[in-house]
Amino acid sequence: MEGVDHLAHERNKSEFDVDAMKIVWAGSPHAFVVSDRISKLVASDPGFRKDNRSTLSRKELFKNTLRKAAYAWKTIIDLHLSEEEAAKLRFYVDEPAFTDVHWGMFIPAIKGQGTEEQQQKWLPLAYKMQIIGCYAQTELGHGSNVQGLETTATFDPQTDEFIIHSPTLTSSKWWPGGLGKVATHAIAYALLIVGGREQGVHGFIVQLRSLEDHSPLPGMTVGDIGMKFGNGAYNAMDNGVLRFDHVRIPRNQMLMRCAQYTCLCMPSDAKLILEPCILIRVSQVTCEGKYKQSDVPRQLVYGAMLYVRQTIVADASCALSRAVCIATRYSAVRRQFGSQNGGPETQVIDYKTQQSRLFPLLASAYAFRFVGEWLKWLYADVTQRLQANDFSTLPEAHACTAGLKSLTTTATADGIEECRKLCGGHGYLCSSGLPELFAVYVPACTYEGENTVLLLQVRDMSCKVSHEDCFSAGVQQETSRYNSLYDSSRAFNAMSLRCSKSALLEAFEARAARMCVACAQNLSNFDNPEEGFAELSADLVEAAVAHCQLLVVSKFIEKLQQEIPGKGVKQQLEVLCNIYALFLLHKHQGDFLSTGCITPKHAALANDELRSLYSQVRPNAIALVDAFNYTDHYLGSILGCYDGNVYPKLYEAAWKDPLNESVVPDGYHQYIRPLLKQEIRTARL
Ligand SMILES: Cc1cc2nc3c(=O)[nH]c(=O)nc-3n(C[C@H](O)[C@H](O)[C@H](O)COP(=O)(O)OP(=O)(O)OC[C@H]3O[C@@H](n4cnc5c(N)ncnc54)[C@H](O)[C@@H]3O)c2cc1C
Repeated sequence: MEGVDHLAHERNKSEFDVDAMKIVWAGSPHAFVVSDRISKLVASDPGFRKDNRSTLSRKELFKNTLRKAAYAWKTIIDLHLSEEEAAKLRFYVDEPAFTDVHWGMFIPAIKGQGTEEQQQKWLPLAYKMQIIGCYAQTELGHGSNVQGLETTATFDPQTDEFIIHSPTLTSSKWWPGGLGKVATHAIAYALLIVGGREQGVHGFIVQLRSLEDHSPLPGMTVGDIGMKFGNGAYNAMDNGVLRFDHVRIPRNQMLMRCAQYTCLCMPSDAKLILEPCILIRVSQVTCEGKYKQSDVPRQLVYGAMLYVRQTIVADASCALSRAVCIATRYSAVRRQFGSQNGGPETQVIDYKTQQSRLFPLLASAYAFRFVGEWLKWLYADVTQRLQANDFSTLPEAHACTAGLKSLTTTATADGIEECRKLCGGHGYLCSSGLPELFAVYVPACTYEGENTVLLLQVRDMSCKVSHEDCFSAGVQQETSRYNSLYDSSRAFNAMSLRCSKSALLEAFEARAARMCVACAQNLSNFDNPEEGFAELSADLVEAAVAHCQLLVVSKFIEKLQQEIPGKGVKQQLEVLCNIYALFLLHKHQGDFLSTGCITPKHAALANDELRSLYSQVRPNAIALVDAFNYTDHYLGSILGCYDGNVYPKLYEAAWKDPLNESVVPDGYHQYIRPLLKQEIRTARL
């Protein structure tokens, strides 16, 4: 029944203007138009086919990725796509590749840390892809602790060169994407040694491979680190290993930006995998071998991290919405139990248990979208301030982005797995799209700052200030305003919690404040603060999570205070905002109750309210996921296909599996027949 929309009855139930919601989701009418056009362009081009990815061998997958990357680049050139359109095209091609690292890490690192001469020399080559770059920071023995990196860069004044060396096995660079097989150049991070003195970790531009025949240059031992989690997924990326044996590079290849070049602009699609690199330095070494501390304020390095992490938060909303779209459409198609008088069984989306697992994820996808928008604004604001030498908001912006990166990626990884379970057995099939989505997404919890390590940074910042005077000093921004609530005992009345956003917000503020202040009080019992931080770190991380959840709730509420056109759109968003907040309140009611922010009666009411909100979402659920405007190509899921025609497609796909190429399997004569014929003793195994 080609062309029949099996979800039409669901779409007809919706109570709001889906097209208007599509624009809210995209961020603006312009963003919608670009995204819509490019996603359809990719979906309709067989060159970007991806449905066979999970059955390819590693080598086939990798070669296919190389082909797609080249084809995407050709398309970008042929169609004269703008930077924004090119970024969207790479996004919708939807395959991890060396290009992510080239555009998202290598180029931004040169822009952020290179001198004007370095930028003039390297960026045009990189923009045309005459060189391909990677970002080589992590080592076999050292990831989160950047200060512990062992690779050395020793200045030789005789030749005006640095000698890059990997002195130990554990100093081997390990993980950089694109390094294994493709990159011709790396930004390699190494401990700078000048005149016998160690000067901290710095970045260096190092050529890895010949531009003629791609063979590694002398002194480089380089390769791929091997298969990673899942089928397809991140195996399309050549994460690599690299050892340097006294490799010499000219002095002018150390990244030595000074203050007049403070460009923080980044491409719009960077998917970065940096470290919490506040310990990386940008300095100068003169030809006489003098080390000069850079006049670039150290905080500027935060600026680049802000950019990267705000894109990761935006990516979280994409990945979660994609999983939710699949699980929601399939939940409307799937029927189990409840048949009356031979009628159809119940759609699983109508079960309250299914709703209570699915709808909070739907609400989270929207919540992360809006907090991502806010982070984008925050980044632009910080960049503007930096240009005027105003660093006042940088530490707080750093804490917010670090914390939100951690919160949203953890919730998204868990959410994708929950969506897989929501799809029952079929969710476990690769053709559901969910296993690969999970496998591709889950390292976001580790790269660009391991999530717990990041929360520890948020904790360090928030509790240090809290310890001093309850956040009042230095951090006067709205995000921390809630700490002043600490002493105010708020007696919410039951109705206010139910109906008012401000009451909900106050509950989150009071919870975060109380958890933070409780930590600060416990810390004051330690003579040595460092010992206190170490001992209480698990509590401190929980307080950081509470702070970040408050941020998400408050940004959702702020979004609702804006003008939002379109019939019923705002009402739907209000329902989702309430679900997001009340679900968290229900889930963490221990925190809320133990800090006295709500009473047990409130907690019970929140639960009642959630049930009623789920009923309000139910008729709109399919339209709310349609608003993401994902093509079937991008979703890559039979369970999530737009027309809901799941079963015939699943059936057809099964027959396309390579195992079904022959009826009698390869191996029958060697291994199955001897078993059946009781000839196993004489079989050649
Ligand atoms: C898919 C993928 C792509 C990557 N791409 C790149 C790349 O392009 N370039 C690059 O340079 N790197 C890359 N990396 C490496 C990545 O950045 C690191 O893996 C990441 O920073 C985490 O560091 P780690 O592996 O040392 O983890 P570890 O820090 O060893 O973490 C192990 C455990 O220790 C805990 N832990 C660590 N420190 C503390 C602490 N102080 N207190 C409490 N607990 C702690 C962590 O929470 C975690 O549970 C990539 C990694 C992956 C998975």
